[in-house]
Amino acid sequence: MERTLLQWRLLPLLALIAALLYIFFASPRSFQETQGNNKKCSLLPHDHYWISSKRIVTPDGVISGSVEVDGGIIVSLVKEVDWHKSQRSRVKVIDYGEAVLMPGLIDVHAHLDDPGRSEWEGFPSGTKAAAAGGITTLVDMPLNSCPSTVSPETLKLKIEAAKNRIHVNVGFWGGLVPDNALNSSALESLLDAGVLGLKSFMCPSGINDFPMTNITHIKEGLSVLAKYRRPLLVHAEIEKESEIEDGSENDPRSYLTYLKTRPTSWEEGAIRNLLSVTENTRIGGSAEGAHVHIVHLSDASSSLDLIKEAKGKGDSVTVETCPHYLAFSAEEIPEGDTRFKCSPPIRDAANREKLWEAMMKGDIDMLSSDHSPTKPELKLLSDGNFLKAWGGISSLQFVLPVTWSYGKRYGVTLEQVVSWWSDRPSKLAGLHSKGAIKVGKQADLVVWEPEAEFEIDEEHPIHFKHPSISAYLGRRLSGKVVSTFVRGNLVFREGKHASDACGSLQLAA
Ligand SMILES: NC(=O)NC(NC(N)=O)C(=O)[O-]
Ligand SMILES: [Zn+2]
Ligand SMILES: [Zn+2]
Repeated sequence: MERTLLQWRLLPLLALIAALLYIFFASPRSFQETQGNNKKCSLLPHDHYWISSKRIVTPDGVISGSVEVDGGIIVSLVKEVDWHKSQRSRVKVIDYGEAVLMPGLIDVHAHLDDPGRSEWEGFPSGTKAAAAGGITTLVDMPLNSCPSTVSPETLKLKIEAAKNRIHVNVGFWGGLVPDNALNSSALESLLDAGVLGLKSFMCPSGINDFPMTNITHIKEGLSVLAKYRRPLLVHAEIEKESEIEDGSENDPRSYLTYLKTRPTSWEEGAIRNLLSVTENTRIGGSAEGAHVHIVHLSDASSSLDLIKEAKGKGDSVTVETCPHYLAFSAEEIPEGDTRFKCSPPIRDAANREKLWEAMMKGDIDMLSSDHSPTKPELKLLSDGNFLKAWGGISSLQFVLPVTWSYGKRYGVTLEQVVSWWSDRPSKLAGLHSKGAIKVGKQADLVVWEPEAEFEIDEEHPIHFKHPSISAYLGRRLSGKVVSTFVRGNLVFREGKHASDACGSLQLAA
């Protein structure tokens, strides 16, 4: 009798436990279902939560506090002093302690080579590497995929290839090539299809269906871009006489031989030529609204002086450099080590110093990876012939720790890292809902430990397709990415990716 009474009394308690268990285990599934077809987009079971950190990098400085994320959006930001105990107990909190919370990186210059050359990289491996490196948005270059992205039809192929295969957000640059440059309706249809801007080369690109443009093409392109208020990105090198004819008299395994084939005068000449048309981008000019962005600057001398002068006159011009120009110098590149070949080339240590100076002064606006991989055979690693090997550095996963590790001795701050990698790139690409930890922005975030050191050795998991061609192998870096959030989805945590690829396409409206 006693026993049955006890059983009856326990029944409501058991029901309550069952209900709690149901809520705990069933709600994650229903959340994932709202993401479409039972997808596992996030390593978190909920889409409304708080992230706490002692070092949150906001536009108003570094604060200790919490960021509230709901439905992929930052909905509130609370300083630790205003964060009440009662709140803390009611909500789901991920507390990262001393680790830094900042906006995810936006890489405006990456070659993902998909479709058509996915044996070089591809959307899945490239965007997994990005997620592991704290990059939440990539803007894919229009060349090295096959075909190049130069028309609405070829953009459509990109969009198809990216569907359900991207782990971070991906946007696209379109190509400005001789075929479309003088045809405004062709350019308009490419821009209408959603490319975030255009890209052109002032020297041969190495890709047959991506020929170089001359200054008339560029001028015409800018007048169309003005209407759309989108940028033109330019690979600014122009073929001039080299210090040596073709290097054939010199040792092709020596990096200095390669360096001499692409002297600073190539960059300077292209930039001088390019800046002869950028006055049109000034307020009141015929191409007001258009913008010129010089990609991967290597020469920190005359080329940079010209850019500074143009900015001073009011031309709408910005410039990026890449971590490899800030980390390496020509003197230290080993004989035959073609992993370091890129164009423009990595120059001497004195130039690297000047690049850092320009970064710290703000004369260089931002950074990008220029991750430009290929299949290992084309790097000719056993030959070591710098003149014949494919040019391009593989770096995607490591740009944040590289920036931090090599920048430390110059006193780089967390705010500068955000400016170079998130704020400025978001503005260049017109991604105005990204690039800052601010109420209303998308929850594209990275959590990382600047002080944690690691070595890129055989054990280190590298997610881009061909780790063996990365120039960073063997380096010891500081700055370990802990977690990456893309639109509120925890896509990467402690070496593990969410199983489904739920990044979204960033098409210009
Ligand atoms: N076809 C390329 O990918 N070229 C790239 N190659 C480099 N940077 O060496 C580039 O961005 O110019
Ligand atoms: Zn380039
Ligand atoms: Zn590139």
